[in-house]
Amino acid sequence: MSLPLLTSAPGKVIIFGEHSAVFNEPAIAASVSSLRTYLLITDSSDKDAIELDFPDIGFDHKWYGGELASVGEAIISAALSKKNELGEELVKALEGPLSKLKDNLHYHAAFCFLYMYLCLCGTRTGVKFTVKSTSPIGAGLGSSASIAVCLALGMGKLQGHIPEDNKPLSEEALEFVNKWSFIGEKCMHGTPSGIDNAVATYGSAVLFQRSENGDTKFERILDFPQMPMILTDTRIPRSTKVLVSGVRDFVTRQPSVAQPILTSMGHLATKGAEIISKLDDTNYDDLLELVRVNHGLLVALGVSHPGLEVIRSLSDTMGIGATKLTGAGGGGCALTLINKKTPPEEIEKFKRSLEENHKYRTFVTGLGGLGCCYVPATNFAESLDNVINLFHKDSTREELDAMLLPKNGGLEWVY
Ligand SMILES: Nc1ncnc2c1ncn2[C@@H]1O[C@H](COP(=O)(O)OP(=O)(O)O)[C@@H](O)[C@H]1O
Ligand SMILES: C[C@@](O)(CCOP(=O)(O)O)CC(=O)O
Ligand SMILES: [Mg+2]
Repeated sequence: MSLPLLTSAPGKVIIFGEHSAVFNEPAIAASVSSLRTYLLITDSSDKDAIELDFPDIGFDHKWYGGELASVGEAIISAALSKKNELGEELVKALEGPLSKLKDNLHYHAAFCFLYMYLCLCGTRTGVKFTVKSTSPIGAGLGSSASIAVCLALGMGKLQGHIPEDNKPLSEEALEFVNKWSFIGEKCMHGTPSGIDNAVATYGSAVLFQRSENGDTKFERILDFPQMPMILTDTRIPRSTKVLVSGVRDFVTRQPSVAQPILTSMGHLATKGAEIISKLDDTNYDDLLELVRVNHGLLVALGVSHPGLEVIRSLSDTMGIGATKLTGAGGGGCALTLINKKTPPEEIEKFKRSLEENHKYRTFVTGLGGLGCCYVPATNFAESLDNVINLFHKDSTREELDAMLLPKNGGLEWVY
């Protein structure tokens, strides 16, 4: 496909079932269509290089064809023949090209990129990938899945795996993106459930369940109700990979204790989906109750953090609503589902207290909405220079939203 090419995918909020989703229990997540990742693919000025520029994490890098010469066709074919798994030989062959990257964030972003690139674009050089995100990174809102979705769609289009036309994304195209972004998530944190990449691919909301053999089934919830909710980012850094493996370790050591917790979380998600499907004033408090219980079970799994308990405790003390951590926990974000009777001034007081006393960041955001989408070269018209400039400087979230946010900025997105 001719360049430049721009792709985008949303972040997500897990309403019920983080962690238990990894153990094949049902879970519900909704996309946060205004917190998005954007990938711009352009020709590189260096024809022999594959170039990355990830300014959000302070990482740029070039690989030359020779550095990747150890990755032969047989290794790539073996990786391509795997279903839902990484090719072990390819993982091993990438150790060399990745060996200089000591920062964990850089390492995993580059591992995900290179694994997907070699599988989907082979030995092609002379391309540059620049990524900007308006979503907090590593905070539980699924930035890893949204970058993986942007890469899968971008590489799929670039190399013609997804037809090189400017038509809306077909079901096959979305399946391709979902499948490859799951592989990207695997590079990022080992054993993802697949819920985050499903929501980032398809948008709206999903009731999701993974099965033992790694296949997934999900129901798209297109008319997800808007619920009054505050997202709070503690800004406490954490790693999904570490938290997920901590839970696995707990489940392995204490199966008779851990398994009922996971099962209960699954029941909770199923019950939650039932309530959400007919949400009204008569059952709204039941939903709040489930949020409270889900957080308690996540605490029992060991994935909360004193910084998250500050939010939960303040919302309980002020009677604002029910709070649970969202995403992998250990820091990052919590969601507070607001009690319908809470007066607006109390909500403001709650947010102010978290921001001023704890230096947290709060977001009020709508749920559901657009999944992945792209702008082909022909749709940039006279905005091309402005878009390229936006990726080449320290752009603010407002600047990115103003130009890039689908259905908001001036660009003609295809989805
Ligand atoms: N805008 C971005 N630029 C570069 N890397 C990113 C970006 N967004 C996400 N990532 C990658 O995703 C990782 C964060 O994923 P994770 O720990 O799962 O947290 P979350 O998915 O909740 O944001 C980062 O370490 C980085 O490798
Ligand atoms: C903990 C988990 O349920 C969600 C992780 O979300 P995040 O990367 O913290 O945004 C893992 C998964 O489902 O893959
Ligand atoms: Mg993630």
